[in-house]
Amino acid sequence: MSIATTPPSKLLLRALAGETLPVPPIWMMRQAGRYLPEYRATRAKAGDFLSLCYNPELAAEVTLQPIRRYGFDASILFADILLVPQALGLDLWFVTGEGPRLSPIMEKGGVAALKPADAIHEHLAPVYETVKILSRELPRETTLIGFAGAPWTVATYMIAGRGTPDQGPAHALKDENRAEFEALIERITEATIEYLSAQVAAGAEVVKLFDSWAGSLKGDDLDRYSIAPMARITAALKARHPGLPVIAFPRGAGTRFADAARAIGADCIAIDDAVSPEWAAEHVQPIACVQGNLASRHMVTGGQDLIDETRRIRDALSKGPHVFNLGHGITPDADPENVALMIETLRETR
Ligand SMILES: Cc1c2[nH]c(c1CCC(=O)O)Cc1[nH]c(c(CCC(=O)O)c1C)Cc1[nH]c(c(CCC(=O)O)c1C)Cc1[nH]c(c(C)c1CCC(=O)O)C2
Repeated sequence: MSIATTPPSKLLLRALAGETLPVPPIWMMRQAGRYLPEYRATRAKAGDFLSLCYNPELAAEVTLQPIRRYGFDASILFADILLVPQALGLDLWFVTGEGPRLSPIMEKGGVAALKPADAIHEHLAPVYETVKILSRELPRETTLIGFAGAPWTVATYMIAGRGTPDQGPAHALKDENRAEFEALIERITEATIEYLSAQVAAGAEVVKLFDSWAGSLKGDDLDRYSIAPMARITAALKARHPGLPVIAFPRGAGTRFADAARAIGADCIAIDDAVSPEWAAEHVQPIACVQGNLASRHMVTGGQDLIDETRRIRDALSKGPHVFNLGHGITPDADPENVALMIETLRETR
């Protein structure tokens, strides 16, 4: 007897399964964020950013806010990529107006002093609880995306203890103590498989890997430390959760987005705004669904440029599977009205 398989009905899942849709599904990186007054109010109630991440009721509330306001096709779990280093044993805090701070790993005894990958779950249990709440409360047409940072990007913060313009400290460790660096990439890779697998068990329907600093890895280093770990995570997750769609975002990969699409085995490659949608349609879309790539500044500036650029991206990628998104996160100075204008423009033919 054969088991009937129903094709996915949610728009995001259909695009990730390779379907070309008349209007692409829409969501935005950082859609729950400081540009929204309701986010700022809930964050104030939580006290600070990390308390919000670890409060399942309030984290679910901010995740739902942009869905209520705009009816996006997908919702991304509210959390942060730096919760994993914290779960592995590093201290983490945020300095207002500056960004994240961690205790640099080499001042904390190196990889040997980190917890094993399977010891992260107790610390991250509130995140899994947020996912459970969301899978109950989201509208039935909205897809729930879980996420994690990719190993290289997470490693850059663990090594430097903060964000850095050129990821210098991480490159230095890679060049000066390759064994330690590779052990770190390995530990983060294992922890990420554990973490994302638990998010899927709790109800995440898609997972996304953010390699925000992939662009600073050149040549073989991009293959070894960005693409290969993301390929390993993708394969492990698909083995544990057959049919799970994966989105990979090797930000800054440039013309190597095509190699990344071939080698990672993800269902979708998210592109930034440094490549044109026409280039992505020709070189990436034949291999995987493409997500992107409106420049975030249009959410600040709006007007006819926003309309024109939204249409250009939609049209350039209209002959294959496409998920409409920004090239990077929406910024705190964005105007919520411009988000509405973008969505209206995309759905005008519906
Ligand atoms: C590098 C990185 C981080 N976090 C993340 C990345 C990779 C993606 C990227 O490149 O943007 C990913 C992230 N961070 C956040 C999410 C939630 C989901 C989403 O809405 O996209 C996701 C997917 C919430 C957040 N993470 C953060 C905020 C702003 C915090 C606040 O409310 O003050 C949000 C909504 C804070 C954060 N978290 C991080 C930094 C550098 C900062 C400070 C920068 C800033 O202030 O915008 C680390």
